[in-house]
Amino acid sequence: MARSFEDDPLTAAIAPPPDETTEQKEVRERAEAEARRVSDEIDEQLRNERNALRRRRPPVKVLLLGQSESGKSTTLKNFQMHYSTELWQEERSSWRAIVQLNLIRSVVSLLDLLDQAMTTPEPIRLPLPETSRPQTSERLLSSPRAPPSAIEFSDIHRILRLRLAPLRGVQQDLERRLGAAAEEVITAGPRNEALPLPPGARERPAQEFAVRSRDGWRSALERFRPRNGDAQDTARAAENRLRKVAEVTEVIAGCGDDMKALWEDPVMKELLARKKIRMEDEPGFFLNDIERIARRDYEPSDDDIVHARLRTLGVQEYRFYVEQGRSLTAGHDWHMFDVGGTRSSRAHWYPYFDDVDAIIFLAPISCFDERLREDRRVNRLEDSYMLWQTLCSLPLLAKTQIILFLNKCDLLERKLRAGVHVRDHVPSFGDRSNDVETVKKYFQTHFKEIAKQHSPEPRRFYVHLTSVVDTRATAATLRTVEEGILRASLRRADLL
Ligand SMILES: Nc1nc2c(ncn2[C@@H]2O[C@H](COP(=O)(O)OP(=O)(O)OP(=O)(O)O)[C@@H](O)[C@H]2O)c(=O)[nH]1
Ligand SMILES: [Mg+2]
Repeated sequence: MARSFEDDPLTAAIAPPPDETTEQKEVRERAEAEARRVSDEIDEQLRNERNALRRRRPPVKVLLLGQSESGKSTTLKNFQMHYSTELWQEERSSWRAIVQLNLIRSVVSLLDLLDQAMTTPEPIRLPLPETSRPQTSERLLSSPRAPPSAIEFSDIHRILRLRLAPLRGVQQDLERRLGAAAEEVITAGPRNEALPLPPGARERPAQEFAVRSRDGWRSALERFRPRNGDAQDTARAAENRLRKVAEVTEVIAGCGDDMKALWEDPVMKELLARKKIRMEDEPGFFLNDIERIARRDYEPSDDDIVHARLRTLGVQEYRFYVEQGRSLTAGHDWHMFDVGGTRSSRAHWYPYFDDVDAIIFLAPISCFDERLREDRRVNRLEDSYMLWQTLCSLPLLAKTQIILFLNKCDLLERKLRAGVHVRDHVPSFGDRSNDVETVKKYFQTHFKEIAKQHSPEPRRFYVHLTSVVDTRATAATLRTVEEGILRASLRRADLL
């Protein structure tokens, strides 16, 4: 049965008496106004006390380190999702262009593969027998000995190549607008140096470098954000931007069915299998979501944003204030620094080492059979080991808390299930069982040993096995990490 408003006991209790006189009403309203004033004064006092406390407390500074594609920015996105909800929502639509670019890139690389296979009888990569596999899991065999059956292409493939060709132009257009952050192929750093030290790099960053801190995906996103009310953004520029966004969306929507047909085509799958290419393991993989993303009204979900790939340039600073929450972390300013992880960008990390409370170091452990994009000679796991060793051994970081995230555990699990053997790529793994728990434990022990052997003084080993694209699990990890960092930071500042 519906209840009337008057039935509510609280409303009834504070309602003025029905027979209230004009004088009584005036008295009551004066009392209410006074109560409101006192309440506002208390709120103001609390705000001031909180601000004074904030000013007294130094910010907690955290540096995110690790090789390129290790998941640093994705970890930062997890922080942003929890503590800057407003900004997160504001940036949501800007991520649409990044997801579209990620998807188009994957489709174009499928097209490249198809073009190549249809136009040149290329040598085909075949897997070697398990026992004779060298460091890389594949070896070039020439055509005559190659596949037992030649791949047959049909008119469908010719039509798909023609119909999907406009995507190349859209890719170029999006990349041009996103700038350098959209590029993935970059110059290699010095050989055998996981963390090169440039001359004079121990100084605080120069002014122009501070300016670069707005580069990277944050500023790339800016170029796709509608800026209502921005005086500098002329009506024509805004219109132009909207038209461009609509054009890209239109082309993608028009190609939706063909993109899906290409990705699901059995011949395409066979080509990928023969080349031993697993698109699913690539960063920014959205091929299984074509139907959803190719819609004209597509809006990126939280999941899409954490899966989207846009590399970081320079060092990007991100600040947030933990307003509420558990008692220890609440009321603190956090400054997080996200860096570019390619070898050539690592020299820029040094200036941040002397003034940081903690480092979160990300090592993607699914990458044991992969090579660095910027230097194909270097195994990615080896690179992470070297980087970890260098950081642990730096006297400047002897007292800094370093938290290790052994990341991409989901991809590790998928890779092992797909039949990739660790021992083929990491000889020291030996005859251990190839199951995910054994592999994780093995890598974890190796990192722990390195820390133990190379730290100038004993340091506690903090490790988390993570898949930072899993935002729910990551939220729990980050809570533990935050508390640990804060305790150490307060202890250092003698505030605990
Ligand atoms: N499946 C899976 N993907 C991940 C995980 N962590 C990161 N990624 C993806 O890997 C790609 C690279 O992650 P980023 O966070 O951009 O890597 P980064 O360390 O910031 O790379 P740089 O900016 O180049 O230094 C993105 O597409 C992420 O969605 C993970 O744990 N599992
Ligand atoms: Mg990044």
